[in-house]
Amino acid sequence: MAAASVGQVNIAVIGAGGVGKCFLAQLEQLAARRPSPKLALTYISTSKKAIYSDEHAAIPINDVSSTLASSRQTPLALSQLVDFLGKSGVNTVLVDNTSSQDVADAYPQFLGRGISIVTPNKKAFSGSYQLWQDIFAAAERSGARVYHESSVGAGLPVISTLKDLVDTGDEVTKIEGVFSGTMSFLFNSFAPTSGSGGQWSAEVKKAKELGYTEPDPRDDLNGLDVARKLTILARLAGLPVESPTAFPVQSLIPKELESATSGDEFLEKLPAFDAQMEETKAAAEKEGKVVRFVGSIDVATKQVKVGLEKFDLSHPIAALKGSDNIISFYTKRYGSNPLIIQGAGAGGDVTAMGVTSDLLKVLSQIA
Ligand SMILES: NC(=O)C1=CN([C@@H]2O[C@H](COP(=O)(O)OP(=O)(O)OC[C@H]3O[C@@H](n4cnc5c(N)ncnc54)[C@H](OP(=O)(O)O)[C@@H]3O)[C@@H](O)[C@H]2O)C=CC1
Ligand SMILES: N[C@@H](CC=O)C(=O)O
Ligand code: NA
Repeated sequence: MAAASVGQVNIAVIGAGGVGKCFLAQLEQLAARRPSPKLALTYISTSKKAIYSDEHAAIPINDVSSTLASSRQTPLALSQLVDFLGKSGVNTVLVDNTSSQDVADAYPQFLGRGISIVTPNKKAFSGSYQLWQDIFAAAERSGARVYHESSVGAGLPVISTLKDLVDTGDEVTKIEGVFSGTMSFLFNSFAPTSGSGGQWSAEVKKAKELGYTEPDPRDDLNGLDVARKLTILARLAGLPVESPTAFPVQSLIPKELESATSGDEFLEKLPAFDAQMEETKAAAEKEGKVVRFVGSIDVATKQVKVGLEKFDLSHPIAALKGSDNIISFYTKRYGSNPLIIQGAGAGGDVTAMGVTSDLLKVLSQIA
């Protein structure tokens, strides 16, 4: 076991893709800006490569994604990683930048060993309600911290705001808005409030290239990504929603492509189905409206739903730009004028910002 190091916090990172790379750049800046506590990257992995040492030696952060790509080490199995990090004798934070359900399922084990977690991964908090309870019970027992701001609205302060409303005794009655950066980008560019807009399938490809989509864009288009976010918010607002499939969710995957075996095959075949989305767009245009992909949680009636709705051109949801999310919290204190949060809801840098700010919160509590 490595000797306990006072004033040091070890950081273990799983996932170095679009968000992970941006997080590593922010971590490098943070470590340079803040001498104390000393931040030591002691483990990093993707699904195939890893860097770590038995001595928990600090890995230089500069250019670490390229070093990782050429590493000959393979990742530790999750149970081994729990053990490896738990034995270091140093306060440790696990940063999960994957969308892996397996990694999410292991959170109770990491937390149980006193390892704090920060993550943009939605899977742990929108999986079974049992997993949700296990995560917070394990953290409560060990004193480890768990933050997941970027799991809803990327870096936008959505989760912290909702927690503040609830913790200060306000009563949240309804949450509604646009919760997907990908869907926002797609509809803002395919069905803009002025001009003709692009081709649906081409916009889907662009959203993937811009780093807005989930690793498999079907997870956005089937509505499940938004359903996961609403599950998280509903639970924080006090509704014990069992899973993201426990309420109505509209999918935009053409029936004929439901059997596509990979995201790449899906993207290749999608142009043949552009006419379906054109019809949806034209139907809204006939009423002088635009179509947008939205979600809502009615806390009083316990109703959660996700899908397409039509909006007047002057509606704030119709007028969104780029990958912007807009999230309205209706509460007893705020009355009929909701508290509104708006801004980029996807993209590597803004998502990593939420992860880095969560890390700062953990550091202020454990170091
Ligand atoms: N992109 C965005 O705008 C936003 C993303 N998020 C969330 O952030 C997370 C990351 O997204 P993003 O960076 O775009 O995804 P990417 O696909 O770009 O990156 C995922 C990374 O995780 C690694 N990985 C996947 N599974 C495992 C595993 N089981 N063990 C170790 N490493 C693994 C991948 O490695 P390999 O390449 O070897 O497979 C890759 O390095 C997701 O949970 C996403 O929902 C949240 C808000 C916004
Ligand atoms: N794919 C998601 C990424 C952020 O959660 C989105 O488009 O919103
Ligand atoms: Na957020």
